[in-house]
Amino acid sequence: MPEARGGTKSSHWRRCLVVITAVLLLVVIAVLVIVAVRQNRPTPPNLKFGIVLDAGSSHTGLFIYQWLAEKMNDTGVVRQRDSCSVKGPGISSYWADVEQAGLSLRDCLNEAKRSIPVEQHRETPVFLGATAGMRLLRSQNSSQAEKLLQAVEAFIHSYPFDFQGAQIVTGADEGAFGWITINYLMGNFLQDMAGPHETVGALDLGGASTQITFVPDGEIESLDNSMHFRLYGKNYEMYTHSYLCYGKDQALKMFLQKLGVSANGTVFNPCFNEGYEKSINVSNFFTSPCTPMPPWTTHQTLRVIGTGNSHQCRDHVRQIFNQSSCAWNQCSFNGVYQPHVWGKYGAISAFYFVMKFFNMDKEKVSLDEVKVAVDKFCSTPWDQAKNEYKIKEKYLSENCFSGHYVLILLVDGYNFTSSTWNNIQFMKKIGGSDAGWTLGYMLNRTNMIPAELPRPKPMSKASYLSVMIIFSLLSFCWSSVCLYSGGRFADRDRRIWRRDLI
Ligand SMILES: O=c1[nH]cnc2c1ncn2[C@@H]1O[C@H](COP(=O)(O)OP(=O)(O)O)[C@@H](O)[C@H]1O
Ligand SMILES: [Ca+2]
Repeated sequence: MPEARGGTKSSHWRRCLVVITAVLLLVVIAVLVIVAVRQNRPTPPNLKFGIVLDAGSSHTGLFIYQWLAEKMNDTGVVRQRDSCSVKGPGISSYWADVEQAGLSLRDCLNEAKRSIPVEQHRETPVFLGATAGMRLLRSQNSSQAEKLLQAVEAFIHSYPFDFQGAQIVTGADEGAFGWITINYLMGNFLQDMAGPHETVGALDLGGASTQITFVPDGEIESLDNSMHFRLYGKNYEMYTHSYLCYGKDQALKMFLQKLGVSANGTVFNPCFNEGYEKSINVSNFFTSPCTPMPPWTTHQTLRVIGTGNSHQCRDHVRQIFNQSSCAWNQCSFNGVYQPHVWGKYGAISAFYFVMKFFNMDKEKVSLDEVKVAVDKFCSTPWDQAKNEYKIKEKYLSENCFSGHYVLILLVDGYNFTSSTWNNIQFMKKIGGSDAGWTLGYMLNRTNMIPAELPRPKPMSKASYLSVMIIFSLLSFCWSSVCLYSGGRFADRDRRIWRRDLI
């Protein structure tokens, strides 16, 4: 009988132990859940901002970027927060009245002030990069270009931001930073990608220059066209070239210059729709170094009349590309070295605008389909085209030329073919951020792309604590189970031993 009482007592205590352990377990789990919820409560993010002004030849755009301070060196964390299109022409057009160049930026800078929290203004870097319009102005009149940049700088300095100065970006940098932007936004620098060949090339068509940048599949023969980058622990040998004067606005002028003019000052233009007419003032029109005054300037005003003939248009556009000599193994045009194009490409800026107009910016559209669409538009009478498309008259009137120009530049110039055409993706944005050189430029100026992969961060305090508690808890449970089963075995053994004794 006493033994039976002892057995009841010990099983009672065992039950008590199990209940206490269960309660303790519940309490610890509840504490853990509370800690986890508190730790993960959204705290105000430590957002940083940066502004880049893209002072292009035709217009200026302002881009605001944002990122989390603690993640600044990680891949793919900088995103576009906002953008603003400056009213009026590009800053180089204000060469005769430089103060106006700065003032033209006022509305967009004010918008940037509203978009970024006031307490962040002082530490927000602002960069202004000017491209081909300013390169051309500098080549014509360097002191005027300098004055213009100084006036723009003085104006931006009146804002509460951390202004880093206005610079004329080189053609090579414009190409390289466009390439960095596209690959950064596409996440191509991530470590798990197969290798440097997984990057996409960048094709940028501006108003005054155009850039081609890619990682070729062999050696780069010309040092002038080669750029080396080490990004996130990988080396990239890039080919890049910027063709000054081959942006679509300057190319149109070079093309017009090559057309013949009749005795009464009429120019028949096969790249304008039939029925379209416009007058041009010769001394205002042929002002850039790309188009020195043509020999037939006995006329002050020219009457340009569209004839909408694709065949003739193509022939004339081809004349601005010199294919006659190449001192390298392979060239694009004008004797410029270019390795053969391969892999995928992102075509941005005016490449996109032009293809979008023809509705040819979709994937899997063939080169022939694009040619058909361009020809069809060119043969549309001007009045009909105006009724059909409600876009800016300047763009509409130039689109027959622009369509042919894009085709000839990519096919005859860069040597894309029917089979490589589909490797080009015409794009404006990647995941909400504009695809242009500005983001790559800011990442570079703020050292936000490290040469080596950032080392994995140590565990946060909260995670460390949670892991410690979970492991202690598991050990505790494990030992309890062991003790409990140990006790049961010992009881059983004692019972067997006693029975044996009896
Ligand atoms: O909506 C559009 N439709 C067609 N072309 C456009 C549109 N917006 C901008 N563009 C063209 O894109 C080009 C942009 O060139 P940008 O001003 O960047 O010159 P840059 O890069 O040579 O300095 C210009 O030729 C401009 O006319
Ligand atoms: Ca541009």
